[in-house]
This record gives sequence, structure tokens and C-alpha cells, in this order.
Amino acid sequence: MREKLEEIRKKIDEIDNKILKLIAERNSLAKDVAEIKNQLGIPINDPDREKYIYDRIRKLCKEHNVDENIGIKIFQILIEHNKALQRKYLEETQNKNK
Ligand SMILES: O=C(O)C(=O)C[C@]1(C(=O)O)C=C[C@@H](O)C=C1
Repeated sequence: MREKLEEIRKKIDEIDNKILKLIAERNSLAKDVAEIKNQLGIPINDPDREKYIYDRIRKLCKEHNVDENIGIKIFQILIEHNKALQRKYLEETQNKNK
């Protein structure tokens, strides 16, 4: 029984590694998006795009049998963090050019 638990926990750790790598990969795109939006003169916040993402996540949650509320909460955190990273990046680059 204990061994089985250890085996499952190993699998959970491996999944957590993958999730974290993917979060880092998603976060790493913030700079590029911020740069392009800045050059286009459009705001960081894009409610239409967010609606598209949340609709897609709801659909994916249904397909994969994941609780929708959990899926949406996770993506709200990721998107809010992405916006914070974009703001931080633009602030830093603007300070550099002062
Ligand atoms: O796609 C964009 O325009 C982004 O800035 C990325 C992102 C996201 O994290 O997915 C972040 C902020 C926007 O409001 C919409 C989506």
C-alpha cells in the first residue's frame, strides 16, 4: 500500500514538473506580446481575447472532464499574471529609455 502511494506521488511530481514548465513557457511570451502591443499602441488588456480563451477553456474542461470552475480559476490566475508581467516589462523598458 505504502509503495503504491509512493508510486502515485512520483507520477504527481512528474506532472507538476510538466505543469510548471508550461507555466514558465506561457509566462515567457508576455514580453513579446507586450512589445508588439506597445508598438501597435494597443492596450495590454484585451477582453475579447480573454472571452475567447475562457470559452475555449470551458469547452476543453467538458471534453477532459475537468471541473469548469477550477479550469477557469487557473486561467484567470495565469492571465492576470501575464498582464502583470507585461506591465512590469513595459515599465522596465520605459525606465531604461528615460
Ligand atoms: O493575447 C493577448 O493579447 C495577451 O496579452 C495575452 C493574454 C493571456 O494571458 O492570454 C493576456 C492579456 C489579454 O487581456 C489577453 C490575453
